[in-house]
Amino acid sequence: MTAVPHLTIVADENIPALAPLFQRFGTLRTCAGRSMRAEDLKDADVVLVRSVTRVNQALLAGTPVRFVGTATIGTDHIDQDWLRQQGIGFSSAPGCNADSVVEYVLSSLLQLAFEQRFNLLDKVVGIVGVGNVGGRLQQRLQALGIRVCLCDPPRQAVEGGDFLSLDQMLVEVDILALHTPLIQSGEWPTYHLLNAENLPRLKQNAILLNAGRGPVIDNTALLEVSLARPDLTLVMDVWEHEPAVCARLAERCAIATPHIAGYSLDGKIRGTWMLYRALCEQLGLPVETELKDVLPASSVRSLTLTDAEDLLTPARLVYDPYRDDRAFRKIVHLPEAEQRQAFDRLRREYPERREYCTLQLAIEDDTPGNHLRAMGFATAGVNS
Ligand SMILES: NC(=O)C1=CN([C@@H]2O[C@H](COP(=O)(O)OP(=O)(O)OC[C@H]3O[C@@H](n4cnc5c(N)ncnc54)[C@H](O)[C@@H]3O)[C@@H](O)[C@H]2O)C=CC1
Ligand SMILES: O=C(O)C(=O)[C@H](O)COP(=O)(O)O
Repeated sequence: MTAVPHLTIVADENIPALAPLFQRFGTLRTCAGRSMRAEDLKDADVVLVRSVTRVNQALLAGTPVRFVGTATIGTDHIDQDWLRQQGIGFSSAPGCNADSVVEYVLSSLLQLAFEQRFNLLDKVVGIVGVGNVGGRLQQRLQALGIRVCLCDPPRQAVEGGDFLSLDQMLVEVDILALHTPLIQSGEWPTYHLLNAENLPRLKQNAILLNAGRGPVIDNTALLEVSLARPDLTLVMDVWEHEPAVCARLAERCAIATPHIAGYSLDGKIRGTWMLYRALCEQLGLPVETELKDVLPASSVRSLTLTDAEDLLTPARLVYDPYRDDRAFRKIVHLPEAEQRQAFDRLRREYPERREYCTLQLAIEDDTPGNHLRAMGFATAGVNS
């Protein structure tokens, strides 16, 4: 049997379930992720971060770090090329909070449909970036009977198929949801994918939703265009200069939140557990703790629903985007230094939120066309 080495692990204090998963490896120390410095890592073998720590030569050169994990889907804060050159092990947590983001999008769209009195079945939703998040969103929307168009040039290049270009999407879809990574260069960069040139081409009365990364939209251009186009509805979870936020842009949004689309407890703990699994693999150790061992039971254990419409009410139990929107609006007009701190505080002290898929859902109406069944909500259990 391989012996467990004694490692020093330094982790962002906002990563949940650290102790039950990582204490077995040795010494565990936490610090604030946004201000993590090389001095914090001078004796560290392993560093565990979330999206607010830039991991690069400046942070790691001269430290003994041999493994870096980010408990997030996005990896734009990590210089993976440099890690590779140095032979430093790396893992992210692909898909860990994808369901949480999908539920953010669905709850937001259901709320807007209710308020603006439109029927989602009459709308075409365009998804830009059809990976873990975009793909699961596609499945859920189609299960509800909503028409979906897809834009993903990297996938299209490999698979061919029925994808649209971004230019086609802009003129054809009523709701545009962005779910791409932030990519600065290469064949398909996403930095300022939506900008002063193409934003004005959004369809009349379009809804634009960004729960990917802030800089995928030029926020200055978005403010200008949205002031000139009051018909546009904006749902923004991510911001170009986080943790600083343009207050005027936030004011223009129907729903504005502090980068919490992926903040279900399930998604966060799944991310930590995926890093534990990756470290075990790197060390040649067995995975002794399963996700279910560290994921607390939800206080809401079961819901009885008849059809997808019912999700609007339980969504307030399970996830109501306006709860986060209200808290966020209280901080966006603070002076910048205070606003930055308040943005991080909202995220650090984020209340517990659970995913639908961890709930025992009782479906009352078992007619074959029941949308909830089609959306996969009939099956309970934690997916890992
Ligand atoms: N707001 C939040 O709380 C969260 C935000 N995110 C963000 O969402 C992003 C997407 O997450 P996943 O779907 O899990 O990632 P993924 O890697 O599974 O999928 C990304 C998809 O985007 C596509 N893509 C790349 N460049 C593109 C381009 N120029 N145009 C259109 N599509 C392009 C890729 O081919 C891929 O299919 C993450 O990278 C992260 O930045 C992820 C989780 C939570
Ligand atoms: O997983 C991702 O990618 C995300 O965007 C995370 O939900 C961001 O959360 P933090 O890492 O900033 O806590």
